[in-house]
Amino acid sequence: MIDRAAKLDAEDPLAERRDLFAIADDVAYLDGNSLGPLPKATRARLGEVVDKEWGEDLIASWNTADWIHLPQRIGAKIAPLIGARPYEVIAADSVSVNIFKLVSAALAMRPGRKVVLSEPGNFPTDLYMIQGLESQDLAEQRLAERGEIEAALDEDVAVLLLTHVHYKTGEMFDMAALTKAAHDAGALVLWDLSHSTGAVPVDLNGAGADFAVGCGYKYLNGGPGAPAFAYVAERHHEALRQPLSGWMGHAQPFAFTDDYAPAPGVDRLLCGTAPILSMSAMEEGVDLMAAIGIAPLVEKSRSLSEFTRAAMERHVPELECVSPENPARRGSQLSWRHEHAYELCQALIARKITGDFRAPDVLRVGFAPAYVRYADCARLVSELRDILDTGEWQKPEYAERGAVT
Ligand SMILES: Cc1ncc(COP(=O)(O)O)c(C=O)c1O
Ligand SMILES: Nc1c(O)cccc1C(=O)C[C@H](N)C(=O)O
Repeated sequence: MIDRAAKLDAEDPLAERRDLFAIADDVAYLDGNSLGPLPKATRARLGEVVDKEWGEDLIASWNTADWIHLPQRIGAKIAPLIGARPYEVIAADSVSVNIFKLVSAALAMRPGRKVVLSEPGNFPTDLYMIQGLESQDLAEQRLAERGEIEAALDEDVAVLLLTHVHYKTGEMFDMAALTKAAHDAGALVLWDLSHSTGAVPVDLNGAGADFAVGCGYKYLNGGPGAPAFAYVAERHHEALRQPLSGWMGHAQPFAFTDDYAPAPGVDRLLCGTAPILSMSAMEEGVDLMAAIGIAPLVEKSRSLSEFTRAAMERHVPELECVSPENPARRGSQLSWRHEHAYELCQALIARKITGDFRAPDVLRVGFAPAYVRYADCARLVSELRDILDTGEWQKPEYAERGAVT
C-alpha cells in the first residue's frame, strides 16, 4: 500500500499544487471538506488589501481596487466549476442566508403552493431555514426519505431543496433526474452544492437546475467563514424577487432613492455591503481552483477515494463504510461507522492525520484533490490499524469533547 501510494504520488499531475498551500509536510489534511487550508497567495493578498487598499487608499478602493464588483467577479470564476454561465453566480452572505433568499423567491414564483420538500438528515441548516420560514407561516416543510422523494412531489410542492453530496455519507444525488422529476411536478429545485463545488462534476445548466447555493470555505479554500455563493438560472433572472432587499441589490445603490428596485440578474441577491477582507481571501482560493479546472480535480478525487476505500476494506475491515461503493455515486469523501469513531478521530489527529467526527458514530475524511497525497491516504489506513491494534484510542484525553466537534 505504501509503495503503491508513492508510485501514484510520483505520477500525480496535481502533485506540485500542494506547495501552493501552507500545509506542513508532516500533516495529512483530510478535512478540506469542512475547512479548506490557507493558500499561500492569500497571505500576500490580505497584506495588500489591508496595508495598501484599506490602509492607504481608503474609500477610493471601492473604485480603484474594484471592491464593488468582487461578488460578481468571484461568482464568474466559480461558474465553470459548476456548469453555470458567469453571470448566473454571485458570492454573497452564508449558505444559510442564501437558502433563505432563494427558497423565499422560489415560493413567490409558485403561488398557491407552500411545501418545501427535502430529506430527513439533510444538513441541519437547510432544514432549519425551511423551519424559520414555516414559523412565519410562509412555508410548510415536508421530508421524504431518499427513494420516496419523487413520489412526494405533488401539486403542493413549490420547491425541492436537496444537498447534492450528503455531508455525512457522501452519497450523491442524480441532479438531472431529480430536477426533471421536480419540474414534471411543477416545482422548482434548489441544490446545496456545499460538498460538491471543486470536487465532483456539477452541471447546473445541463441538469436544468433552477437555483443553487454553495460554501466558500470548503473545497474552494476561501477561509474560515468565507462568503458563500448563489446561482440563479438565467431564465429566472427577470422574475426573481428575494425578501432581503438591501441597498447593494438595488438597481442603482448610489442613487439613494426611497424605493427599492431590484438590480438586474443575480446582482439582486446582494443585500448589504460585502465583507471585503473575506471576499479578497476567497478570490485567491477560487483562483487557485479555477486555474486547475474541474476535470483534473474530479479525476484525482475519485482516484484518491478509491485507493482509500480499497485499502480500508483490506486493512481495517471492522470499520463499516457508509459511503456508496460506486465512486460515480459519491462525493469526494468517505465515512465509516464505528462505536468509538470520536476517539479514533482524536487519536488520528494526535498523529497529525486530520479527519472529522460526525455524531453519533461516523469517522469522515475528505479528499481535496488540490493538495491531498496518496501517501496521506495510506498513512490514514496504516495508522488507524495501529491505533486499533494498540488500543491507543482508549486514552482518556481522546474522549474529551470541545464545543466544536
Ligand atoms: C451541506 C451544507 N449546507 C450548508 C452549510 C452551512 O453553510 P453556512 O455556514 O455558510 O451557512 C454546510 C456546512 O457548514 C453544509 O455542509
Ligand atoms: N462551518 C463549520 C464551522 O463554522 C465549524 C465547524 C464545522 C463547520 C462545517 O462546515 C461543517 C461542515 N459543513 C460539515 O459538513 O460537517
